[in-house]
Amino acid sequence: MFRYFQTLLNAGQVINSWTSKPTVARFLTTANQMDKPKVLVTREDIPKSALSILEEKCELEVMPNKSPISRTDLLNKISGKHGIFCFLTDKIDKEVLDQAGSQLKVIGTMSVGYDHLDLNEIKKRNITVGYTPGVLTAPTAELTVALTLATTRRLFEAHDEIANGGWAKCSWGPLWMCGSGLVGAKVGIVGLGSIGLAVAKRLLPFEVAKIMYCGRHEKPEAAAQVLGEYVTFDQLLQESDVVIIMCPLNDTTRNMFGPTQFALMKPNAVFINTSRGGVVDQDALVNALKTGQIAAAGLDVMTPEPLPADHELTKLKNCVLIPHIGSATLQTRTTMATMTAQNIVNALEGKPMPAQLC
Ligand SMILES: O=C(O)C(=O)CO
Repeated sequence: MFRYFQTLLNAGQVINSWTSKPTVARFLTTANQMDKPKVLVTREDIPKSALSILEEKCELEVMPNKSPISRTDLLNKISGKHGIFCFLTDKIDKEVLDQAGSQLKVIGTMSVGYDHLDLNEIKKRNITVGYTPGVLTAPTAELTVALTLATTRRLFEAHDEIANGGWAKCSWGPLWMCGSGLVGAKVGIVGLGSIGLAVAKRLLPFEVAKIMYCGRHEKPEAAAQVLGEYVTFDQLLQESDVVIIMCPLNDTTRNMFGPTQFALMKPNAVFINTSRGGVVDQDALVNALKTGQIAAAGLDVMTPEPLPADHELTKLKNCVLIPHIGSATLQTRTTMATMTAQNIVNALEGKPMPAQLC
């Protein structure tokens, strides 16, 4: 309820400062007669359904590129806009906000993560932010389980053995391509938020022995659904056969996995990350994989993204890499895009957003 009123309050601010009119009602009458608000969409390959929502209410500038907007274009094109439809590949920081001008009222990011947005600077300017929580929980959890299976059962490596002649050489070997599997595994989830919980629920039917989790505070209701045990970070590292990173990237989680943490993990441990690459000191991870400090890693996220094709991680057989596709189902991405468009339109119209971050 509080959030609803807060949204309305913010929306009121949006309206008043954008139109310089004292009341919402006055604004709505005036808006019909005024030019539409200007919105920048930073890349063109978004679903038509999202564009239609925006087109109806806004004057759009859609960047004609399928790759991320360049920094120079972002700085140029944001100037004078009332809203921006952006992605996790677009860094919205002080420089961009200064360049945008004081009329910028809403940022809609087509993501649940928001580490690319400088929220302190955004809040200083009373800019409203919309994001896409909830709608990508299931597909991201599904992908995390797929990556966990691919890593614990060495699927990519096994696939390569066919093309590189490994299979032909050994035929079927009693110990060839053996992985660890999930039956009886102790799984440690770092961050039992909605996606972490969805992963835990999906792992239970694989007959894992135990789910442990750590985080800023205990989550008894979520944990009860998966018989999860709240443990310290160190205990989770020391006891888990599979460690799954499910926490957001922020100042407290940046580089939380470094040499000390990998040294605490078991030599048979498998490390899975579908959150953000920045949570991990990647050099320390490479070292842990090379020296056998841990058995394997499965990563959907890395630093930087895209990871250079010749990066050391790509050369390690015990590392499964996929290119940040956690939420990549057509249905999910379409829902994320329409939600982002609706967030923007609602903020500009002074209505509550489907999902307001701040
Ligand atoms: O929405 C996000 O934050 C993502 O990482 C998409 O997969």
